[in-house]
Amino acid sequence: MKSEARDLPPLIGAGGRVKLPGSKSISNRVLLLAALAEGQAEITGLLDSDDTRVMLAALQALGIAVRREGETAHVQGGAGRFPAAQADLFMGNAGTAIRPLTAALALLGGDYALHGVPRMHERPIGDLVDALRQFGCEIRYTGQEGYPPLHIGASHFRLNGDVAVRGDVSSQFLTALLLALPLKASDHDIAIAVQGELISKPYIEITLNLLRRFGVQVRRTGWERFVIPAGSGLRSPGRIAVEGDASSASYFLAAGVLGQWHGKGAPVRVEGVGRDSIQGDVAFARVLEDLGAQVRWGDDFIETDGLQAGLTALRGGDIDCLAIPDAAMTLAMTALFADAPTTLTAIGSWRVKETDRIHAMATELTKLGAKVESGPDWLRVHPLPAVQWRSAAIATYDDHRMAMCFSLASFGHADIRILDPGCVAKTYPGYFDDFARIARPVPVIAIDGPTASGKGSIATAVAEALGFVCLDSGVLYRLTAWEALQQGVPLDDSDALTRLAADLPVTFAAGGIVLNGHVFDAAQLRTEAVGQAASTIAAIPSVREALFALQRSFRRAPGLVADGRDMGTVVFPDAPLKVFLTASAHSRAERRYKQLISQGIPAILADVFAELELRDARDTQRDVAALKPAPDAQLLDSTDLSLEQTVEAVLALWRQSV
Ligand SMILES: O=C(O)C1=C[C@@H](OP(=O)(O)O)[C@@H](O)[C@H](O)C1
Ligand SMILES: C=C(OP(=O)(O)O)C(=O)O
Repeated sequence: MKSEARDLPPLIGAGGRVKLPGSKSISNRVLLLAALAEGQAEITGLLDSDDTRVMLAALQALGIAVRREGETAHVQGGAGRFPAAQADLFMGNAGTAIRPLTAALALLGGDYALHGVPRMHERPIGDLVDALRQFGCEIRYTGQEGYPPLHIGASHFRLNGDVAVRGDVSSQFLTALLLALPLKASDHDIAIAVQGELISKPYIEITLNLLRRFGVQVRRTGWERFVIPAGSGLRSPGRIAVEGDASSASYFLAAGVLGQWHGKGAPVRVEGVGRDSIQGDVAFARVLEDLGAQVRWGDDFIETDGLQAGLTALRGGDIDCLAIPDAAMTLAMTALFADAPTTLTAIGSWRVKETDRIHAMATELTKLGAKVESGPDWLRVHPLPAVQWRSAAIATYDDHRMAMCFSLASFGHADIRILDPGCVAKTYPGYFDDFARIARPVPVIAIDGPTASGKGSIATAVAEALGFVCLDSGVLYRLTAWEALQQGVPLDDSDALTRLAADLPVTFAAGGIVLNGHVFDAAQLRTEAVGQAASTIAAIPSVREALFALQRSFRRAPGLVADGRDMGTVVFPDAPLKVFLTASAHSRAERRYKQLISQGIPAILADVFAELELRDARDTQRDVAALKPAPDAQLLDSTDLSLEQTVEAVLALWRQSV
C-alpha cells in the first residue's frame, strides 16, 4: 500500500547531528553469519527496517533462535545447519537477504521456496544460481528463468576445481558464495574465480572483514580469485557491533553542504561512521571533499560544513561511481547545485536495483526543470539555475533512495512533494523525521484573525521590517472571484472554479499583483460584488485545496509573512510563529468605518458594526476552514494598541521564537 505524500518545506539551511541507523549491509551479513556459526552472538546497533526484518523472519522460519530487543539481537547459532528442512521464505526486496540465503540454503539442501515483492522477481539472480549449480546444488526457477522466485532442493555437493561466478552484474553473488562456502570447506580449499570486472568492490571488503571476525580468513588474488581455506568454519565472536549506515549518511552529509546555499547553514554531523569505517560508501564524503565541500573526519563521525574557502558552488566533472553505487545517487542531487555538469559513470548496476535508477533519476530530475542526459551506464546532470526550478511531485518508484535523495531538492527553489515516502522503510524508517531535525525551513510568520483586525497592514509592516516576502491570502480568493466574474463562470460550478483557482495566472511583483502578465489594479478587488463572490467560493473545499500550492509557493528565502484565516491552522501548520490577531468588535468596526470614510465611501458606524458581527459569526461557524486560532498560536489583542505598537508586538514575538 502506498503511503501518504509528504510536502517538504523549502529550506534555508541545515545543521545538527544525526545518529545513523545501523548499516543494512553489515546487519544482514552478521545476522546470517551468526545464524550459521557455532555459538551465541550478541549483535548491537542492528538496523530495524524492512530489509533486516525479512532476514530475521527467514532465520526464525528456518528454526534459528533469535531474540531481538530494540537494536540488540541475540542469536543462537545453528552450527552449520538450519533446523527446519522446509520453509517458504518472503524476502521482500532485500538483495542482501535473498542472495546470501539462497547460497546457504542451496549448499545445505532442503525444500525451500524463496520469493519477494514483484520488483524482486525482476532483479537478476542467474549468475549466482549458475555458480551454485557447479557445486551440484538443485535450484529451480519457479517464475522467470534467471530471476526469483526460486525453489531449492537437495544438495549433492561436489567440488570440481574453481567455481566461476560473474562479478559484473552484482557483487552480492560473490558475497553470497563467500558467506556460505565456509559451511563446506572443512576438508578442502574452495576457490572462486570471478568472471568479468567485479563491481561494487568495497562490499566484498565488508564481506571479507566480517568473515574474519567469524574466524574465516579468505585468501585473494586481486579481485579475480578468492580461496576459502580448508578447515574454515564459522565461529561466533560473541559480541559484535554494527556501524551506522554509510549510504544513509550521504543525504545528511550533502545537506551539510547544500545548507550553506542560503547562508543559514551550520555543520551537519553524522554519528556512527568515521574514518575507520569498513563501509565503502564513506568514500562519498571524500568525493564531496574533492568537489569542494568542507569535511571533518572523526573516529565515529563525519561532518560537513558548506564549501571550502573561496568557492561559491560545488565543482562539476566526471565521477567514477563503480565503488559507491548507492551513495552515487546522492551525487546526482548535489550536481544540481554545482558550477558545471556532473557525469556519473560506471553506474550500470543502477538498472537492476530497486528500480531502474538511471531512468527514475533522469525522469524525476527533469520534473524539477533540470537538464539530464543518460546512457546505458552513465548519467549527466546539469546545474539548475535558481529561476529554472519547478515545483514537482516526485515519484519514488518504491525505491528508498529515490525518496531520500529527493528530500535534498528542498534546498532548491521550488516546492517538493515526495510521493509514497514510506518506501524509505526498506533501510531507514525514521528518515524523514531525522531529516526534519537537521533541516532549517524558510521561516513563516502566520497572522490570522477576524475581519478588520488590521492583519493586512500589520503583515505588510512586519514583512518590511524583516525583509520577508508578504502574502495576503485573501487576495487570492478575491482574484479567483474576479476572474470568475470576468469569465462568467457560475459561482455554483465548483469544478470550473477549482480549475480556475488551480491555474490562476498570478504572480506578485514589487509593484503589486500581476495577473495574466499585466499589473493589476487592486482597487478592482474591493467592490461589493467581488467581496460577495470571494466569500462564496472560499467556502468550496476544492477551491481552497487548489489555492494551497499557490499560497505555499510564496514561502521563499529569507522568509514569509502570510496573513489570512487559516495560515497557521492549514496552509503553514509548521510556521515557527503563529499570531492570532484580535480586537474587540467595537474597535474593529471603528477602524473599518474610518477606513471607509477616508476612502470617500459613505458609511454608518452602527451598520458597519452590525455587518461585522454577522461576518464574525459566519467565519467562526462555517464548516470549511472555520476561523480559529491554531493550538500553538500566540493571541494578540490589539484593541488598545496602535498599528505601530501591534507591529512591534509581533516583532518581539518573532525575536523570542528564533
Ligand atoms: O553487498 C551489499 O551489501 C550491497 C552491494 C551493492 O549491490 P551490487 O553489488 O549489486 O552493486 C549495493 O548496491 C547494495 O545496496 C548492498
Ligand atoms: C541496492 C540496494 O539494495 P539491495 O540490498 O536490495 O541490493 C540499495 O539499498 O540501494
